[in-house]
Amino acid sequence: MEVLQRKILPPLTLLSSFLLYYYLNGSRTSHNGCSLLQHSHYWIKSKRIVTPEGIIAGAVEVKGQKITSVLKEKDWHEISKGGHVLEYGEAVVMPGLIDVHAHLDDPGRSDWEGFPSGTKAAAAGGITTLVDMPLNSFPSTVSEETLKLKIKAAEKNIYVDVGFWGGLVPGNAFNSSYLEALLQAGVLGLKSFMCPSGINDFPMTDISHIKAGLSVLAKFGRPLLVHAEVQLDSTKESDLDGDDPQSYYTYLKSRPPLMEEEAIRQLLTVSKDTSPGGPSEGAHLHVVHLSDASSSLELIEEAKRNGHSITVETCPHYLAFSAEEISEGDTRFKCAPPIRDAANKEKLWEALMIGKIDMLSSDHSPTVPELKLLGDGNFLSAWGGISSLQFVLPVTWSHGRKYGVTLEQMVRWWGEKPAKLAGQQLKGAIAIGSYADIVVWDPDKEFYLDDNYPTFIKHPSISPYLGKRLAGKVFATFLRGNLVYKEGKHARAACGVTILA
Ligand SMILES: NC(=O)NC(NC(N)=O)C(=O)[O-]
Ligand SMILES: [Zn+2]
Ligand SMILES: [Zn+2]
Repeated sequence: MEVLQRKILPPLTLLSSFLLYYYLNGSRTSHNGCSLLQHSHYWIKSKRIVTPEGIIAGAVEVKGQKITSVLKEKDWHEISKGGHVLEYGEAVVMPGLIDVHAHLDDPGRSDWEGFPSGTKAAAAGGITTLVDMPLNSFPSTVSEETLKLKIKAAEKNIYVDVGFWGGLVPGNAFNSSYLEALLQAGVLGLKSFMCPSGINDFPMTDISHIKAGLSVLAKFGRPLLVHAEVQLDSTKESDLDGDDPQSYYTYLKSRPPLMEEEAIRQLLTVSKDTSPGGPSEGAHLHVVHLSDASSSLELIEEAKRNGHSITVETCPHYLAFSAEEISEGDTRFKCAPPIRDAANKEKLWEALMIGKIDMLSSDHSPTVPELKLLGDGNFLSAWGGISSLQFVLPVTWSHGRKYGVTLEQMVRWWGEKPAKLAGQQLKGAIAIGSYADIVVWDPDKEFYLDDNYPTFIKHPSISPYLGKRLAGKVFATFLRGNLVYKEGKHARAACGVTILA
C-alpha cells in the first residue's frame, strides 16, 4: 500500500494539477491545435479598435467563439477581473475581412489553388470568412449533390470559415424544385454569368434564366450574384484579326465598357422584380467585379433610386492598376472585365468613397502558371483571373490612403456590407455577441512583396502584386476566438467551418 502511494500518487497529483492549470487557463492549443493561443478567455487591447460606434482605445473581451464585451480605455480596470491580456499598442483591431468572391477551385482543380492553401493565404491576409464561387472547381456547384462534394472537400481543410455560392445555369434555372434543393442544402445564394465563363460545365445564362432564378431566391431571401458582361456583335474575335495579342490594348478592345453597360441594362429589366411589392421581393441582385465606372455605374444608381434591391462590388485590382501600366505580354493582369484606363480608376475610387460602390471582393481566380502563358504573353488565350487573395487588405489600404480612405470605410467595404450580402449577422463587426473574427494589423508598416514575404497562395508567381511595395501588415488573425495566424505562422489544425444557410 505504501509503495503504491509512493509510486502512483506523485504522478497523479502532477497530472491533476496540470489538468487544473489548463482548465483554469482555458487552453485549447494543447489538444486540438486550432489556436496559437493558450487561452479561451482573453482581452485584445489596442489604441485603435474599429467598432460600429467609431474608433476607440480600449479592449475587446473574447470568451470561447464570441466577443463578450468591448471596453473603453477608462474602464480598463475591468480587465484585471480576469482573462489573459494581449497588448497590441497602436495596431488596428478590426473585424476579419469577409471576401464574398473567391475561386478556390476545390475539388477537382486543387492544383490551381485548393482549400488548404487558399484559406491559409486568407488567414495570413486578415480574411476570416470567404464565400467560394461555384465554378473553376470540378464539378461546378450547381446541384445539391455537387454542393455536398464541395463541403466534403472543405471539411478539415479550411483555415478560415467558408461559405458557398451555388451556380445558376441554363440546366437548373427553370427547374425550381432542383434549385430549391440546392438552396435548402445551404448555398448562401446563386451566381451566374451573362457571357462565357471559361469553364465548360458552367454555361452562361440569359436574362430569362436570371428572372427565373430571382423568383426562387425570393422565397429564401438570398442574393443572385451576376458576372455582368454580354458579348456584343461588334466584339467578335474576328474583329481583332491583325491586332497584336501581346498588347494589352488588343485585350481591352475585345472587352469594351459597353459589354458591362449592356449586361447591366438587361439586368435592370429583372432587378425591378425585387422592388417592394414586386414579384421577386426578398431576392437581391448583386453585380460582381464592376470595372466600368461610367454608364454601368449610373444605371445601377438609377436602379437603386427606383427601389430595386441591388448592390455592386469592385475589386482591388481595378483600384490599384490601370491599363497604361500593364506591360506587353504581362498576362498576370488579365481578368474580365478588364482593368481599364487611369481615368476610369479615378472614377471607381470616387464612386467607392461616396458609397456608390457598396463593397469590395478579391475575385481571386488563379490557375496553374502554364495556363497564364507568362512566357508567350498572349492576352487573348491566357487564363483570365487575378491572383490576389492574401494581399487585398494592404492593397486596398496602400492605394486608398491617397484618397483619404478611413478605417471605418475599410470595415464597411470588407466587413459590414459583405456580411449583409452573405447573410452573416454575427460577422463583420466588433460587437458584443459577434464571432471573435478579428484582424490585427499595422497600417503604417510598409513591406515589399518579395521572396522574404511569407506567401501562402499556391502560385505566387502569377500574382501581379508580386514585387510591389505595400503598406498595412497583418500581425494576427483570430477566427471564432482561435488565434489562427500570427506573424507568418498558422495554427496547426484547420479549424475553419463550412457556413451553410
Ligand atoms: N472563371 C472565372 O473564374 N472567371 C473569373 N475571371 C475573371 N474575373 O477574369 C470571373 O470571376 O469572371
Ligand atoms: Zn466574373
Ligand atoms: Zn470570379
